[in-house]
Amino acid sequence: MDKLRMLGGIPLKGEVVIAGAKNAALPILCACLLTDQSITLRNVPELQDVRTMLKLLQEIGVTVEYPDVNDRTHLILNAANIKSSEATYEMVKTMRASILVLGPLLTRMHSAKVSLPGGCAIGARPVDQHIKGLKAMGATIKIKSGYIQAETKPPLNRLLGASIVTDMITVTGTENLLMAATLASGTTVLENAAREPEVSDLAELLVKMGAKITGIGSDRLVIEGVESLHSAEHSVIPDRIEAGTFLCAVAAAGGEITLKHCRPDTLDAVIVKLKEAGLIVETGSDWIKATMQSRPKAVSFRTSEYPAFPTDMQAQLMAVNAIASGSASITETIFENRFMHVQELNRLGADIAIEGNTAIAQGVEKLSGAIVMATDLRASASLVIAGLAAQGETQVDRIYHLDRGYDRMEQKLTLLGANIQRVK
Ligand SMILES: CC(=O)N[C@H]1[C@@H](OP(=O)(O)OP(=O)(O)OC[C@H]2O[C@@H](n3ccc(=O)[nH]c3=O)[C@H](O)[C@@H]2O)O[C@H](CO)[C@@H](O)[C@@H]1O
Ligand SMILES: C=C(OP(=O)(O)O)C(=O)O
Repeated sequence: MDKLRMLGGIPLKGEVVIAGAKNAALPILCACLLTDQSITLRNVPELQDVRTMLKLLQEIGVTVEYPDVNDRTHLILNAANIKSSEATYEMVKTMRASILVLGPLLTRMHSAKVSLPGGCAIGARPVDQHIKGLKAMGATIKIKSGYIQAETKPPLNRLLGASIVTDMITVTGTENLLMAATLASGTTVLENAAREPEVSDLAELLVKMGAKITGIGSDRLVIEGVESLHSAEHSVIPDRIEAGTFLCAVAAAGGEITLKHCRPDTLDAVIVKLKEAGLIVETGSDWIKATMQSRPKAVSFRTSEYPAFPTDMQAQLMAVNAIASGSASITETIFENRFMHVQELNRLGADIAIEGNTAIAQGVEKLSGAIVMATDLRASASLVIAGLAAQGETQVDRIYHLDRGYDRMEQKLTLLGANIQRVK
């Protein structure tokens, strides 16, 4: 199992190019299942989750081509010959986002069988809202032997437009129901829809494919179903979480970095907090320059749905708070168990206590390097940030979690002057 080893205390300096967003790329790859024509994608990040999704789509019968041998971010997908409508447990257990094939397969192929994702390190993460929404659209759904078995009803054998209000805001739930609704008979209204930029990016692609969607970017999506969708080209939006992670890295380790090919407008809540912590931030339409000349100041925050502070940035900003002056309270409102990094940050010398869904971080002057273990994707990123700020050597074990969602993070950090290596 790969590990990352780093020597902390070196300020970061230089430029880094931000990749396409994992959480936009995954639903967008699944959208190719909605048509028998080719979908051309650019800026697809080179990540383990993307490789897993492509493997799943290929098992279903999708062909994947790379028109430029030197560019793995440019793909052409074609789902003209679907041979199976199944996502197996083997696939779903390594990547929960596999659930995103359910809506597209059901609406185009009239049946789908997808393994129920289990709980994961950050929470139970049920998919009841996905199922409830598809049932409201007339699907027959049975849970059998750990699988969701979904079918459309004869004689029409099509999903039917419906008014759906989800009990809570769900990102992949909105995406699944949005994709399902594009080919349904009649109009679907999705209330309480997630407003994350990744949902909007998927919706933009669907519109290019011929879908009729209004309300993009709002919490009320209206989808008028069409008979079929067609080919389209799309470039995946830049990853706001990767960008935010590098901003936290410079806030913790000090220095001056410029992020290229990013979307500052999707990072407002994160930038506000980092400015409060002392980071000097300048932005253009697709770049961010960030300078940190002092020890960070502690900043309290609570996670919530977009446009509020994202749960996927909670662990990284907590690592900044670990070495800040003062104390901060960090409340996690989205996932019930997303504090696994606290124990490991404390092994590096942090002073963080958990009280229910709030962590109280009492900033310490210095962290000291140690061997720590990554427990989930963003927890891994927070340990790397802490390791870059710590004195001495830190080793982060089990970085397969990190590789799910970051494209060669250690290479990008090396370009910024960090002393970091992957150890096989
Ligand atoms: C691939 C992807 O895009 N992953 C993101 C997506 O995950 P994901 O889409 O899985 O997260 P959701 O937005 O669905 O989850 C939000 C909350 O709703 C609950 N819930 C959700 C659906 C459901 O049917 N029932 C239910 O109870 C979840 O357990 C959680 O407590 O949004 C999360 C919240 O921004 C991010 O952390 C993940 O990075
Ligand atoms: C929790 C995350 O991803 P996933 O939903 O794929 O587990 C994440 O990207 O931080």
